[in-house]
Amino acid sequence: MSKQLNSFELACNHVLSAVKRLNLNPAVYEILRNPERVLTAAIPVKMDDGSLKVFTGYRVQHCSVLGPFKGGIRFHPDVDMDEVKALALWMTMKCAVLGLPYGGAKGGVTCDPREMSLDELERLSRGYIKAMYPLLGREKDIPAPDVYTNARVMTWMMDEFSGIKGYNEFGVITGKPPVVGGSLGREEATARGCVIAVREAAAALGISLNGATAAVQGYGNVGSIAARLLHEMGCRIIAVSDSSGGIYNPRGLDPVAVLQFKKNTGTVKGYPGSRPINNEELLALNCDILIPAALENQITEQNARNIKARIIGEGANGPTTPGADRILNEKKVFVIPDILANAGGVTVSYFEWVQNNTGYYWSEEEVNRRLEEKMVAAFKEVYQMYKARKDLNMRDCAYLVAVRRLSEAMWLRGWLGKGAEYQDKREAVLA
Ligand SMILES: NC(=O)C1=CN([C@@H]2O[C@H](COP(=O)(O)OP(=O)(O)OC[C@H]3O[C@@H](n4cnc5c(N)ncnc54)[C@H](OP(=O)(O)O)[C@@H]3O)[C@@H](O)[C@H]2O)C=CC1
Ligand SMILES: O=C(O)CCC(=O)C(=O)O
Repeated sequence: MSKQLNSFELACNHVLSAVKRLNLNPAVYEILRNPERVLTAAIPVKMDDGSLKVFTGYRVQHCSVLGPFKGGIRFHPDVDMDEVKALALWMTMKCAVLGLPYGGAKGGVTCDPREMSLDELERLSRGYIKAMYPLLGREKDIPAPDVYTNARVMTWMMDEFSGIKGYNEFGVITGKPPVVGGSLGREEATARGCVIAVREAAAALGISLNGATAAVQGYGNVGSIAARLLHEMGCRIIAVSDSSGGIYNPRGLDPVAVLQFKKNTGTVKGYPGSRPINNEELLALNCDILIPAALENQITEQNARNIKARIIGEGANGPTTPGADRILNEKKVFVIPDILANAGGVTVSYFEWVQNNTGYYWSEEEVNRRLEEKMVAAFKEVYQMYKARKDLNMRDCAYLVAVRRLSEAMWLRGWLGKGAEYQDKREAVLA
């Protein structure tokens, strides 16, 4: 939906507002609106029928002021340079909000993995690494999964990179299976982080999750696991959807059984005891919690007025347009922005990278405990600013936290030119 909206321009507008609100040196915005490096690559792949197809792959390295680049790789027919740039900018913000020692990056290939065989996907994944090899490395740029890529794709990519290097380089990619250097808890981490943020929001708003109703858009890694975790916390999951459509049952769905049904049939549609609903109907359901966990620009000016949820936890990147944000503000819907709500994934990717670099592997309890700690701290930091600045919403505040951290690093590293004047201004604003 709404691919016409340029997500990168919209993301830049959030950054500009934050730079202005903090009264920062305009150079901060100039740096953040221009990705440090972008690469488009032709990736030739031999298809199973003997033909050759050339795919277009992208890697955008947005800003490395906080550390090496980090961000997932998306395989999807709608991938283009603007989308990858937006996703990379959001990674910079996300890592900054969580206080992770990473810069933001993102990658993608314009393709439809649903129409490709496993062998073709493997050749494409390896081709992507051959093409992007000069940019990547555990101290340079560390990819991870995103839409329509998963632990298996990460393993092929890590294996290809290791083959070129001549030794195992587990730390070049995160989101791998535990047996080849992955972290326990990474697969669940994005959803777990999102549900932690929802839990914190519910507590702040005085909403009990026990018996609360929830709807989830997208039933992949983030959506299906968020539905299960919310269900385990006592929520009634009344609707879920995937790219083929949605299902609704006001008495509640069993998320584990729905996932099994999807594994068997390819879609949630037709799940016994449910009735079909479309995307618009799902977003407009009478429920307490809404989790968009699919693609960008799903909640728009056209449908935001119909939303009845009290809390939106943005599992997806960029699911809400600025026009929709204004309407949701008016309606007092509490939106936990993507750069906070879905940051659990990159947080546990960071833990995976630390484990790869040290060679010592943590228990799942340890991973989840540290994730909990980081998510709660980040939520509190953003929420405290939100409580203090009554004119701003949670997204505005998350950008303030991120841009402030980024600008401080830029200033300290000498990226902004004359420092003293800038610091005086910054101190004045933050005082
Ligand atoms: N994986 C991660 O660690 C992270 C992911 N995210 C974000 O979360 C979102 C989901 O990613 P992830 O779960 O990993 O991806 P997956 O590929 O695992 O799942 C994507 C899901 O979205 C569904 N979908 C696609 N288009 C639509 C649509 N128009 N309406 C409803 N559902 C749709 C897909 O349907 P179908 O199953 O039919 O194909 C699938 O169920 C993305 O925005 C991603 O960037 C953010 C942070 C980290
Ligand atoms: O785990 C990571 O490194 C990045 C995940 C990602 O792509 C995202 O948070 O959008």
